[in-house]
Amino acid sequence: MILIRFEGVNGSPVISGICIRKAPKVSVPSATKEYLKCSKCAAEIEVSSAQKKLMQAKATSNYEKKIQQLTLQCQQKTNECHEAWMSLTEASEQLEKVRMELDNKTFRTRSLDQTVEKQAETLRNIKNMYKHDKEYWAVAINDLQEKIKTMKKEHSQLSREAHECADSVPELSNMVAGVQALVAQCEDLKLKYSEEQAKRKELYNQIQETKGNIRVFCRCRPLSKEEISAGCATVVDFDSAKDGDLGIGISGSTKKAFKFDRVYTPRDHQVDVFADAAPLVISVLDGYNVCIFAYGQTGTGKTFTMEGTEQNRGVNYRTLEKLFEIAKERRETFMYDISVSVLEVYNEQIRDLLATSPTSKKLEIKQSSEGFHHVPGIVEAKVSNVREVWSVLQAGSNARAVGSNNLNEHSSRSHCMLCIMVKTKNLMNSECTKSKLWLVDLAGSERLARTDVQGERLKEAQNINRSLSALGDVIYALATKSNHIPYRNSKLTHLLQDSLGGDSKTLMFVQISPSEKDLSESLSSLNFATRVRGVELGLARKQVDTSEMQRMKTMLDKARQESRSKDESLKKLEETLQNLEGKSRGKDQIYKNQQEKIKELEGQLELKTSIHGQSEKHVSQLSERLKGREEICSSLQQKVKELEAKLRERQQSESASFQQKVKEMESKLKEQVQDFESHSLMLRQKIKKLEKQVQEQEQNSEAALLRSKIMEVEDKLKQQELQLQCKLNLCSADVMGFTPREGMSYTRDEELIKEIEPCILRSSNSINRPMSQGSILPKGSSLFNETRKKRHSRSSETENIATTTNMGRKSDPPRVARVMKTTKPVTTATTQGLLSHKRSNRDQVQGIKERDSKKKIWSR
Ligand SMILES: Nc1ncnc2c1ncn2[C@@H]1O[C@H](COP(=O)(O)OP(=O)(O)OP(=O)(O)O)[C@@H](O)[C@H]1O
Repeated sequence: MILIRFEGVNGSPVISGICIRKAPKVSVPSATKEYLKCSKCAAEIEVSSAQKKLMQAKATSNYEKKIQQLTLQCQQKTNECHEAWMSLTEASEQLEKVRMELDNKTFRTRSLDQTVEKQAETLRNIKNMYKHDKEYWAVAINDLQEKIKTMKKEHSQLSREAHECADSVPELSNMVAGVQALVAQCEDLKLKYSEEQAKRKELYNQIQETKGNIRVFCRCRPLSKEEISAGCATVVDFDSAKDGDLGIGISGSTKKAFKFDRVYTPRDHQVDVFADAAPLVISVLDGYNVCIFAYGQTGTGKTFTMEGTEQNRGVNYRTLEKLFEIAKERRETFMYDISVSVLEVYNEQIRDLLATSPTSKKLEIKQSSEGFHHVPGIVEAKVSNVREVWSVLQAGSNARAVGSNNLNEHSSRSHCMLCIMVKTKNLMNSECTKSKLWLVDLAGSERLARTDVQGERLKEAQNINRSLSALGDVIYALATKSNHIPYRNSKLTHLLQDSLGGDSKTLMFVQISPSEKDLSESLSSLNFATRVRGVELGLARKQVDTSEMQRMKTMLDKARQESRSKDESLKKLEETLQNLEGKSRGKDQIYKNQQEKIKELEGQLELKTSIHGQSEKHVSQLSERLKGREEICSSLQQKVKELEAKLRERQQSESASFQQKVKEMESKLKEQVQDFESHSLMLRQKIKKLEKQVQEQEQNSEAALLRSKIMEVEDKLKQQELQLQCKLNLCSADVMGFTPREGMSYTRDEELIKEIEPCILRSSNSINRPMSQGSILPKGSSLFNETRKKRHSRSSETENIATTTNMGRKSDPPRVARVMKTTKPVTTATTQGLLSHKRSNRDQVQGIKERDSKKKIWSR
């Protein structure tokens, strides 16, 4: 191939034609003598042409040997550089692998970190949810526990109430049944009792009635000491006193007989007197109005009989004592309410002896709506025992004494009236009665006969006479069964209206004196008493308290209503009990359900707790794994750092060693270059000399041959210089950049080619120059032409290889060595050219392999 370059031509040159001519044969000059200058002494030495040729051959061979040595050294250096570069490439590959692994591990670590982070986030969310659920369930469990507690309490309370109700129901029913039976029995007994009582009362009343509702007991006091001392005789005959017969000796042997219900001799005791009066007292407790009064002459013992003394209690005290005694006996069947009032009637005026403070208000007798007569405003002292009775009586007696200096005189001029009000309630049949017992100590009856008194005494006497007359009139009216009973003629009879006559029982003590000087008075009293005794009172009527009856009726109605309401409430209670039992059953069911719910919740809680534990374990495992991964990562990072440090150190060391080697090589090459330069200088000088000789001996063929050889040597030298320069550049480039780069290599190749091409051209020019410019070289020299042809062919081959290399090396790493190998001059022998050609082929194959392998590495 012929490479034609158009340098410095503008536009598009057109090749019109190339003329290639065969060089004319150069005629070999005849052997001539030549002079060589000694290098040491600069002496010119005459040498023959043969010797000179021999010397030139020897020098050429020496140069060739040196060139070969240098070529070998260069090759060795190139190999070393190649090996170093290969080791560097391997290190880079290892580093790349390590980096890749590191990247992979980093990527895995990051992915693991992300996974762990996600799992941790998920676990945190689960943990938060679990916490929230736990708190919610804890609150719910607490609420449920509180509810359960309250429900348990309610349940226990309801159970207790239910049990109580259930227990009480049979007891209550039993009690009700028992009470009903008892009530029936009681009713029966009551009926029987009331019947018996009625019979007893009837019989008692019959007995009383047989005795008379108004009875008169005659009591004669003993002769007083004064009368005994005065020698007064006794006119009273007590022979038949036991039979109620009393004889009064009027004169001589004439006696007037009186008949009374009882006659008491002076020897009879208070007890005996009261024993006969007691049945009437008992009648008060049975609900009858009773009036016991003492009538008689002053000083005959009325007060003694009614009040008595502390040693000999009278009827009043004994009556109350008896009343309390009987009330005590009857307390299981009767309830008594006893109150006492003490009045005094003086001059037709009522005086309250129990009043604590004197009052100017006049006490009047009123009749209530029920028909009872009472004195509004008087003190009704409630007494519950005998001691209180005595104190009350004593208070009355004391109050009575206040109005008079002489007690006896005063007592004889006023009526002392003790009213005992008895309220009775029959506990068996709830029958209530209200009765009164009047115990009256009348004023002295002798005043009736005395009309000679004046003034106050007269008034007293008139009042006493009026009241006693009124009493007689009332009794008379009762005896004659008059339609009108003049009770209101005196305060005495008006007060005694309820207890005197008619429906009441009356007992009259007629007190007489045994003394003959009081005979008339005694007869008067006895006559009065006889008239009283003659009164035939009607049947005594039980004083039933109608208001009490009404009250009892209302109470009965109330009791019935209460009974009905109680029955209703009992039914309601039963219904409530049933409802409570139902509620209790419902609450039991709710309690059971809630217990089941609690169990379920506890199970869920346990499950959640186990899940939480598992999740915590998982979290701990993951955290441990994370820690392990982090440790691995940190260790890997540490390793990476170490590797990087090692790599840096290695790179530094390698770069240092490379730099050192390069420096060494540079220095060696510089030395070699210097040597070469010196040699080349010498050779150039020699060449100049030879050229001179050649010019001188242009006709000499040997000289032409030598000239061609010199040219070849010159080319070799230039090529070697060029190679060395390229090596230096490459080494410096490799040292500067450890990682070969495509563009750089390409640029370097181009630069190399640019550097090589001028050399070639220069060499070719240098060769052609004599031809074109009419060189001094013989035009017909065949050897020179062959050599030039070979050189041209090789240079064009080199150029072609370089072009092909450039064409197919866009992605190849630099192949300086190969380029250098291809640019190696092959000028000497044909064998050498063949060897170099083979080697260049082998290098090409190796370069392709390396290029492929490096391409793989760099692509990866
Ligand atoms: N049965 C009797 N036994 C013993 N002494 C009697 C008896 N009756 C009366 N006496 C005595 O006679 C005296 C007068 O009695 P008493 O004062 O009771 O009479 P009186 O009728 O009440 O008089 P007056 O009308 O003035 O009150 C008293 O000292 C009393 O002790």
